[in-house]
Formats: sequence, structure tokens, C-alpha cells
Amino acid sequence: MADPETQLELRQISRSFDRRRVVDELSLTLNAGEVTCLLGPSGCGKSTTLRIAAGVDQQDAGAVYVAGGCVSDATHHLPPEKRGIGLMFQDFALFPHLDVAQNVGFGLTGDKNVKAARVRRMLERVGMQKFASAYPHQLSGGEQQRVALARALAPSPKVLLMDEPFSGLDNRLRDAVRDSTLDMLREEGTAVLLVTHEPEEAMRMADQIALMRRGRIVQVGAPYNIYHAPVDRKAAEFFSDVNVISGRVDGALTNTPFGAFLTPGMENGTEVEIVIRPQHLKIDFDRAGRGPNPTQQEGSPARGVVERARFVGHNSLVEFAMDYEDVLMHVLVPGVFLPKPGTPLWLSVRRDRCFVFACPAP
Ligand SMILES: Nc1ncnc2c1ncn2[C@@H]1O[C@H](COP(=O)(O)OP(=O)(O)OP(=O)(O)O)[C@@H](O)[C@H]1O
Repeated sequence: MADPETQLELRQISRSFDRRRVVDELSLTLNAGEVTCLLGPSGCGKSTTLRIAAGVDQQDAGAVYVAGGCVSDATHHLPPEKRGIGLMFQDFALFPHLDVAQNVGFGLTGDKNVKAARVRRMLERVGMQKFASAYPHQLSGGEQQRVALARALAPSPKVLLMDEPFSGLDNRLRDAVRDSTLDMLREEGTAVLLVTHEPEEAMRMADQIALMRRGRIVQVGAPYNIYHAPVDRKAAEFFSDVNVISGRVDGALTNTPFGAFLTPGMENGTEVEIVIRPQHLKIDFDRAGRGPNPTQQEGSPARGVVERARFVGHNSLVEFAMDYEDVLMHVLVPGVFLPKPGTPLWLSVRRDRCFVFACPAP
């Protein structure tokens, strides 16, 4: 492997069930001390990918490397316990007949005193030392999660694989548990692959997000980059509601009801979608049937009529029926802005905040 920092490498992994390809030539690398979130809609193949990395399922093609060594390819396949990885699944799967200390010590080998010291240390790290002799059923969901984390990290795995590890926790607890888990993972320097279908969780946890769709990774990058430079309309939609303005390239421009958009490098006649998040539309007042003057930054405004407006906590969401077409636009306005249904207003689109994509072939 080229990079010594790479702790897990999935190389061209494919897996089919009943002749349906669920993971499709997927490649991904994870570096030491970084959390990578495998993010995508339900059924896109995230858990299957994780299970292949763990060794509880086997790929049809491709190879898995851990810390530079091949743990699975066409000719050999190491079982999960021989891969130097930790696993943490949704239900925590603590052993019910073992107490907390025994659960945490389960995967440790070697000298008894060294093992006991490691168990103590891990329980202290997760703040569960007082519960060493309690049994899993005596613990709350959050406490079980902390024990499961201590158990997964006790053998100092190079790689930790986590499948929706916070989904069993109630909302109020979840944020705190996520943050403390993240602190501990950073201290340990473990490379983490975390499966989630929640964009907010991925944004909060990840150093790197790998966005997955239909068995393939469509984009990999830091949360900021994935959010601000989505690779296509679906990638943008995964993180927030979006508005879409359609048009066709003419010269290096696409003309729309919101004025012309620069679309350099696209062939004449290409159908394009201009995608804009609701917080990046600007609202202006109606001045006897006219809107604000066009600007280079915001193009021409288009008129719409308020359909409904709701306060959604910190922001107001205003829906507009647009004059130019039977289309609804959603605008998110900071604070309280609740114009009456039927009020005419003008919307404009910030050119530096919208994404222009060629329409995918039907
Ligand atoms: N052992 C199996 N046998 C047959 N089909 C399977 C098997 N495991 C997974 N699948 C199918 O493969 C597809 C991908 O499943 P997978 O669990 O990897 O998706 P996911 O992205 O993790 O979804 P979710 O977020 O809902 O857990 C699904 O359609 C699922 O039904």
C-alpha cells in the first residue's frame, strides 16, 4: 500500500445477492485518526460494505487491506477476529451473561493483570468505572453504548467499524454521546468507518464523508466540500431541500426566469438544472408590480405569490407559487418572517450559491 497512514483500504469491491449487484466496484481508503462516514439512502449497500470490511460477509470480487496487509481477496479470507478491527453495531450486542468489566475484557489476550488494568482504564475513559460489576440489562441505552465503545476499543484496533451506532439512543442523549465518542476516537487515533443514513450525523462526526448511491461511492470529501460543492443534484438534495430551475444552454449561457446563468463548457442545447438551497434565495418587495433591478450578483428577480409561511424554529419557511410556471419555490428566512398567503414578492438567486448541473440522461 502506498500511504503508511492508510489503515483500511477497500479495493474494487463488488457483491451481488440473487444476481443483483448491491456493492459495485467500490473503492475507499481510511487514514489513521480519521472518521469516515459512509452515508447514503436506505438499501444503497452501506451495511454490506461494512460487513465485507469486517469479514462477516465476503465480496465476489476485490480486496480488503488492513494496515497494509491483505485480509481478503480472491484467494484468502481472514475471519473478523483475525483482522485487527473493532466492530460496533446498532444494538451494541453486549453479552448479557457477562458483567461490564468482563464484556470490556472479552477480546483481550495476555497477562491477567495487564488485561484488568486495560479494562479499568477503558471504563474510566467512558466514565463507567462505577458500573464494572453491573450487567447489561441494568444499564440505560446510553450506558450500554459507552460500554460497547470501551469493549470495541480495548484491544486497540487499528480500524473501528460502526454501523448506525447511535440510532438506538433517544435524541437528547444522542448529541452528547456522539461528541464524547468522537473525543475518545481521536485520542485513540483509530481509523473509523461509520455507516449512517443521516446527513446531520455525518456532518457532525466525519472528517471525510463518502456519499454512496446504488452500490457506488459518488463523492468523497470533507463535510464542508460535500455540502458546498455537491457532485450532482441528488448529492445536493441529500443534505437539504432544494429548489430547481430548469433551462437549456444557449451559447455559454442558460436563460431562465431568474435571468441568465453562465454555463461555460456545456454544449449548446444541453438541458440544465440550476439547484439552489432554500436559504440562498433572496426575497424582495413588490413595487407596484415591479421587483428590484437586476444585478450581476443576483440576476433578474422573478415574481411569486406566497402560498404558505411557517416558523420552523430559528427560521421561517416561505413557499411561493411562481408566476412563470406552475412551480413552488421554498425560501428559508432567518428569524420570524410570515407574510400572508397571496402576498406578491420577488425572488432572486445568488449566482455564487447555486449549482449548475447538466440533466442526467433519462
Ligand atoms: N444477505 C442478503 N441476502 C439478500 N439480499 C441482501 C442481503 N444483505 C443485503 N441485501 C440487500 O442488499 C441491499 C443493500 O443492503 P444494505 O443493508 O447493505 O443497505 P444499507 O445501505 O445498509 O441500508 P440501510 O440503511 O437500510 O441499512 C438491500 O436491498 C438488501 O435487501
